Amino acid sequence: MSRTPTTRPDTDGLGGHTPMMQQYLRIKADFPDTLVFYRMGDFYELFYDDARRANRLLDVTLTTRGQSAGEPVVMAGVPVHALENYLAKLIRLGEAVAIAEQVGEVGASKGPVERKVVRVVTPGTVTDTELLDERRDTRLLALAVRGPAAQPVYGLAWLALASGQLGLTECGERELAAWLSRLAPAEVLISGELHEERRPLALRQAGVPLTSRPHWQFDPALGERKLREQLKVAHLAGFNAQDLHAAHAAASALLGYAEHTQGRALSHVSTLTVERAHALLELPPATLRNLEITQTLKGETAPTLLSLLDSCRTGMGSRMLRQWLTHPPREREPARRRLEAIEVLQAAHAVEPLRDALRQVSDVQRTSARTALRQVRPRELAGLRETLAVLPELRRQVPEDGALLADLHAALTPDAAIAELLHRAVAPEPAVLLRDGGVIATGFDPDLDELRAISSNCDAFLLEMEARERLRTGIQNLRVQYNKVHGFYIEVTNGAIDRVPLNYQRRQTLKNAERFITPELKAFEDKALSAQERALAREKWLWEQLLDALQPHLAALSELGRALASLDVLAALAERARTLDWCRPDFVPQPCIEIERGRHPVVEARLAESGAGSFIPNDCRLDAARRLLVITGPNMGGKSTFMRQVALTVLLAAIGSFVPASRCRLGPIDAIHTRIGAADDLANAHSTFMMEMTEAAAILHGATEHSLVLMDEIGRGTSTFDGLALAGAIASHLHDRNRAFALFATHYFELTEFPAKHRHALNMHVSAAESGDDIVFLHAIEPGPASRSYGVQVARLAGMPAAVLRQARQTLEQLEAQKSAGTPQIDLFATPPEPQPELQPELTPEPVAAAAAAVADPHAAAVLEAVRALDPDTLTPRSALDALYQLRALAARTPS
Ligand SMILES: Nc1ncnc2c1ncn2[C@@H]1O[C@H](COP(=O)(O)OP(=O)(O)OP(=O)(O)O)[C@@H](O)[C@H]1O
Repeated sequence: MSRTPTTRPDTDGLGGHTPMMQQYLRIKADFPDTLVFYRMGDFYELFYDDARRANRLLDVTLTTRGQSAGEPVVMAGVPVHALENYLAKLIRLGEAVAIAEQVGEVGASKGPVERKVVRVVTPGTVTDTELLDERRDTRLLALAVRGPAAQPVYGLAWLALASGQLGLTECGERELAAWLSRLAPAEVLISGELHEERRPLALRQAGVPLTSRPHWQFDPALGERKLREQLKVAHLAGFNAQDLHAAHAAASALLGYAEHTQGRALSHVSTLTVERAHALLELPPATLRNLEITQTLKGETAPTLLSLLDSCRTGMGSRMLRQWLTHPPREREPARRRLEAIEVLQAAHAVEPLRDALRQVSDVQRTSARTALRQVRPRELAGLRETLAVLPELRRQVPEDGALLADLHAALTPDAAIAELLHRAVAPEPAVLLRDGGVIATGFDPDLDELRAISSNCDAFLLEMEARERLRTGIQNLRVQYNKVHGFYIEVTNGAIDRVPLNYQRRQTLKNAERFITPELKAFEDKALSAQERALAREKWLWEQLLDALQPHLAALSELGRALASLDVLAALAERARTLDWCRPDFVPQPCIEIERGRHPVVEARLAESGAGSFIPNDCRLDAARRLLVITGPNMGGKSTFMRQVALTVLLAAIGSFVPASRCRLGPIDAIHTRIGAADDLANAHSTFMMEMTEAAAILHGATEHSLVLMDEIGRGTSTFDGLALAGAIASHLHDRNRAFALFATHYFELTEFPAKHRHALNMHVSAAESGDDIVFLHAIEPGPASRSYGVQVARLAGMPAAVLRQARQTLEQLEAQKSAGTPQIDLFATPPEPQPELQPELTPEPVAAAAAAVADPHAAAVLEAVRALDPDTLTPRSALDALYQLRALAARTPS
């Protein structure tokens, strides 16, 4: 999906073009891969290839505008007032737009008005409030590749421009997909030298708009310097980022591009987070997807774990909650601190008062970022002022108990100078746009006040002058007035004309009166007429001064934003815990997952909403001695729900949330792996089965004894025997080698034999009751294997035609009878044979010839005949062993 460069206009031979097209082509030459919106009065126009692309993407009409260099100028345009709508659409399509505004004075010089690209809007660098999702960060990511092709190291640097958060990490090929899904970037920068076929699979599958940047911009040394300059530090050791050379290379491209699109330095980016994969609970993309953490399997935003948890009062809180959910730490200390904070808030009855106060808080993070980028709107600064005003009340609601709350409490005391400045400078209810005026408060600047006074006190001035002139001239009906056409004047009726003083100059003669102007009135007129314009210009200037004055406070404001976001998330988690009746999990050093009366939070909420019944809680106990549960039971019985609820509980605990259970004890957990459902990846030519095996293979390679693994019906994507054989081998591998905590749901009854041969495995089943032909799901997880699978009954519930059900029942009976007649005694879970390195991968011509010769031999033919006569399906183990001895004896008679 890489942005394809448009045909570069020929800028060399500009001579033949009209002056305006020459100007356009010069601008376009600097933005060959970007749609250029060229301002012409009330429209932004696009020309040539850009116009054709806009026509395709935006459905705007394609026309021509005269000729230039002997060719018609192909053109399309969008009205200025609708810019945001078109930008939003293009950004969603992964396009970038350069906006070229008229910056010169109209008519100031010969030729077209001067125009300049004032900003470039790209999917990963949008900062406009209208184009951003309030509850979600928009991230730009740069990806650099270093090291040998066989074992590349990926450097990742990302930036949420609208809140100033910068991050770095490095990873290998295996973890790249997890990082991409965890960060969910809106745009990825890659080197122009990373050609399509050399791009990592994870990147190709991510479906993110890619933007190529020149290779030299991915330079580690340059990146390291840029980072130091950006963070204003002498070296990066303070951020633990000194040795990440691949990530430095990515940061070089990232910061360069972000500055290029904004046309200025990023003064709000003042801190850096270095993420290390081993510090986070591993959540592979399949896990994020299968557990429906931030989006449903259908790609919707609700119902998900996030949508259930997110009762945050601010966009900042929602964004941080998403961050917590996708970046759960492995370390238990951060979770402990958060859990403690939630308990303290609850005990102090501070949750609701705090959440009420948070309602009045504006998006401090985005306001400070937009202040740095000088895009902030007057009402955002007014919002910041209101926020600073409610801080004392908010702070009162935050108990200082516990390390985390004490830190957050302390962070709610920004420099009083900011509030004071905003209070003095910004009007109580400022206009939406600076260009409308009325943004700077009265009393902030005497010059502005005077200019405003002139235009608004016009009437008072005229009355005052009128009274004065009447007194001076003795003309009682003299009037001082104003109209739009003639401006200011003193009107004297014809009867009093002889008393007009000498300094009155005639301006206009009417039928019954004369109109005059005096030097004083002329001066006032000049002042008044231009006052409005000058007031506006003065306001703009003062606004810039205000933004300058705020710059030194931006780091403190971002810090305040982060503290408010954390409080919002903690208060939301406290509210959820209480409303949904969750409990505080305990962390213990010994490996275990013990959950009493656990529930699936999202299924439970859905059941409650729809009134379809109540959720049946279930226990789960895994520890060093019980590591693998083979879960059987009918379709629709609740196997998947149970497995997912265990995983969601582990995740919730890791982020420091209460959990949907009555009691929960957890040992260390390093990853949640899931292999659930069948998601075809046809776009990448992967069949369902291939996907299933790829994901299972990744789990077997990655899971450790501290990992939680969910395997839902592994092997069902292929033939029964293949599937069963693979499922058995996978379960053995998980049990013997990975030694992971595994929940293994299956419809293969043969696997209920597994625990008999594996001492750390147990059978569990979901219960169901039969009444006649019907089945009732009890959804309770109980020890032991399921007695049967009830597939036909479930099909009946699904409305399968009666004839089909009759036939299926009959076939089932036959199959079951056949099976009980003679079960092949195969050890599904036998230790795998050692690989035999000397085995030839293919038959070479010599052995083929030898085999052919062997068959020609009458003794060998007798052996073959005896083998053919065997029917393995009917052999008992004893008769199989006998047959083997007979074959051996027969073969011994064969001359070699
Ligand atoms: N503990 C429970 N309490 C109440 N309802 C439940 C419970 N568990 C599952 N359900 C309900 O049963 C439905 C089916 O559950 P689930 O998909 O987990 O079954 P399953 O055993 O995995 O089925 P299959 O084998 O067909 O995949 C759920 O959508 C939910 O509505």
